[in-house]
Amino acid sequence: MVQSSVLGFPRIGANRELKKTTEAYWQGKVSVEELFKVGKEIREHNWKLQKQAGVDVIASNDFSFYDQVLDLSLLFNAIPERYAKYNLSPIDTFFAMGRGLQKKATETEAAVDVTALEMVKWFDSNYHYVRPTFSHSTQFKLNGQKPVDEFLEAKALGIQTRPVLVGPLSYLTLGKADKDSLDLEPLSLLEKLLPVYAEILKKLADAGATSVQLDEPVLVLDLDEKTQAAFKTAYDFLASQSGLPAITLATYFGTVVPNLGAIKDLPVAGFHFDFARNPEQLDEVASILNDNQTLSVGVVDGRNIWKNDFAKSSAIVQKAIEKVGKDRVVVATSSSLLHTPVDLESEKKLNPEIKDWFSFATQKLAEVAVIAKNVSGEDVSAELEANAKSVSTRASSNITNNEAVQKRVQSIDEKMSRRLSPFPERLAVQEKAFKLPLFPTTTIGSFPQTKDIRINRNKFVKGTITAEEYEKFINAEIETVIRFQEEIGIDILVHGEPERNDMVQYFGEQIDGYTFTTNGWVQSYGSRYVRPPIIVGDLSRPKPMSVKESVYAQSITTKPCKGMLTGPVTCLRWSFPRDDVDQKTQALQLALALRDEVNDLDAAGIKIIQVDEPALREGLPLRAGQDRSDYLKWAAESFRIATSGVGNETQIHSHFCYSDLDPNHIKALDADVVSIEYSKKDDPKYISEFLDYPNHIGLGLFDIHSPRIPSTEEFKAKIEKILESYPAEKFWVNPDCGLKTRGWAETKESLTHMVEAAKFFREKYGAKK
Ligand SMILES: CN1c2c(nc(N)[nH]c2=O)NC[C@@H]1CNc1ccc(C(=O)N[C@@H](CCC(=O)N[C@@H](CCC(=O)N[C@@H](CCC(=O)O)C(=O)O)C(=O)O)C(=O)O)cc1
Ligand SMILES: N[C@@H](CCS)C(=O)O
Ligand SMILES: [Zn+2]
Repeated sequence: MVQSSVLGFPRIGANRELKKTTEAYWQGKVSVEELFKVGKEIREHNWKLQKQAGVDVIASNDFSFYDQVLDLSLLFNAIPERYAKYNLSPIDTFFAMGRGLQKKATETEAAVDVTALEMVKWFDSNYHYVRPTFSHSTQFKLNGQKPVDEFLEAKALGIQTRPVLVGPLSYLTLGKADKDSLDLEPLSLLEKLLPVYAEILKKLADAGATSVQLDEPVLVLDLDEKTQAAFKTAYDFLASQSGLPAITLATYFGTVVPNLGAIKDLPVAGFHFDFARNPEQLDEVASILNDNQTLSVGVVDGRNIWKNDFAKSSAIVQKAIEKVGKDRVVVATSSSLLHTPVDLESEKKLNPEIKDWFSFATQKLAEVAVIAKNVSGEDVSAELEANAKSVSTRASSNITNNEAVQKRVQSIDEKMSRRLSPFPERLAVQEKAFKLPLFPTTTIGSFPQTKDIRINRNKFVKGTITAEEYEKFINAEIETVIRFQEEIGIDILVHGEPERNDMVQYFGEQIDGYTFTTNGWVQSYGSRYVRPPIIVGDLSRPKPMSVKESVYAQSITTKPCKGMLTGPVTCLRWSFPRDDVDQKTQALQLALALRDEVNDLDAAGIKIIQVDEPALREGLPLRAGQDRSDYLKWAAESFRIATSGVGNETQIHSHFCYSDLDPNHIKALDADVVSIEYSKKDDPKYISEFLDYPNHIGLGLFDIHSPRIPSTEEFKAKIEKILESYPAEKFWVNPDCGLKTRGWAETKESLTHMVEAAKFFREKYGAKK
């Protein structure tokens, strides 16, 4: 019988129990015991669900209170001294590393003030991990035994699990050197790290684990020779240790073929590959397996919400069976299901025709089980028949087609993606129009999404308040935000985005061709989740989406007010895209919809318009090559189509966060001003990469993911440091990203300090001018 396997299950709980309890714990409203109890309940629920669905190989240690990579940093004691010195409990140290901590001294406890570690995109997904941060003084040792505890918890329920850990090469490669050890190469720590891996694996074996899953997703990236060679060092070392569980080395999110040399002859029990994304790699990966190694065939997509095509997947698995034999093949999800919503059954409002096309994490469990049964020769004809019907109904549905949209995309010409004049000419016109001071201050758009805002939106959605009442409420919120910005002296104001549940979902809900869920939450980072809208058909904008709120904001202030939109690439990347139409076409459709919106804002007198593209980098194909250059072309083209319908006097801004940006990618957008996340980029080399960026840049000066408040002096020191290499004339002052996750108290203080610092330099440099 061919086995079925799931690489990881969403840990947020069916009703976001994890978020609610974690945030309550941070607010001091629930005890650590209650927090741990909820974690345990979620894990138990998930394991039982998988068991009931007939999954044979079930993961443990896929749970985390914040992030699975941060779990490893705590487990391996990769805890920078600035956190360790406070002697907090392990869970509080963990949260301090994830989100920073600022606490006043009490009679019994000293004050704490520490920023969070850097948070970055997990490959090309909208999940963010906390970057391991190493220094010369990092001393790896086991700090607790979370994977063992969770394995034993499942065992006590009678469920034998396969613990999952990020593997040593991915853990180090995804990390970075701390600011005090910039000459340190993370990979140089491998030899010190491996014994600690061996120790935790041995403990797992002693607890009864017969196999473990070590995730090495870096194998789908371009790896240098040194890193490739390090795989052999690492896995030879683990194989040389006696009494460890059998290792399945798992890769996902791409093809491993260019790195086959790194994994050929590795002494592991088996490999897992992502065949949902790269079925063509089968021949080559199968050829490197020895006669005993298992092949875990990832055919159920862990990154999308589309129902699996059983016939197609079974054919891939059959081919794998032909190559290595039934006994050595496992049917699996392509990656962890962390990136999919928990359960389609909780969606009560979806159009039934469309709902039939979807499969969320819970449904995907059954999918792997059915495919495994099918290729084992069991009778699953009823399931196959129902599946074939859903697949063909979707393929022939006319919900997905809009001829007018398709024609409009075909008629796009080169002129549509070019601004009227080059940047220097635009700048001259804009300088005259806006008369901005040096170091102009602005924010990225959103202000605190308070409980009150969410409750009122919820009431509006449920119909317990009218549209007029809701509009009145939103206008009052906008007015509060405008008055506050005027009071502290911000130069370019924003309306605060109070009307938006999320920067993508909000627009998705107003664009034809999308559908949305009511409970389809997916973890984005820590306790923050998103409900990605789903693209089901051709996309078009029936009417203006953001003009009313921007115009209202501008009508109550004499200062310039920026209009805020989410760009085409980000709308695409942070939605679940169609898989029957290429991504470029979907991006161009979105670009045209947004072009209409930009033009409408412009016509309504909004002369500064920000089109956010934080997902631009995330969409970059993971390996260099033709796909990557094609992507960069159509991504930039989409942005420029959206923003080039306006005159020179309209200032186009864009914003990027939480990824390692390449200035060349941003250059191609030709935005007048860009704001980039910068506060946690400790390496001075990063700024030098932007030195020849021709247009203006706002470097994010504070981390909006942390409640910590930087002082005016801290802002000044940061600006001073940047000015050592960066020209004052191009320098805008702003936070790293939007302030929606922050409370008002810290927002007020942080922004006040930021503006004070900008004014200080304005005076200093103004005097020199
Ligand atoms: C900028 N980022 C974003 C990313 N992706 C996005 N899609 N959006 C982003 O903004 N990726 C990169 C970064 C970092 N990521 C995030 C992700 C998520 C948040 C965030 O604040 N999430 C909120 C949920 C936002 C939302 O959809 N809110 C809805 C529903 C609110 C709700 O829970 N309502 C309650 C009822 C009201 C109540 O009683 O409170 C309910 O339904 O039970 C809304 O506002 O209407 C989160 O809380 O996780 C930030 C950055
Ligand atoms: N305008 C958005 C961008 C977030 S990436 C915000 O301010 O939240
Ligand atoms: Zn941002």
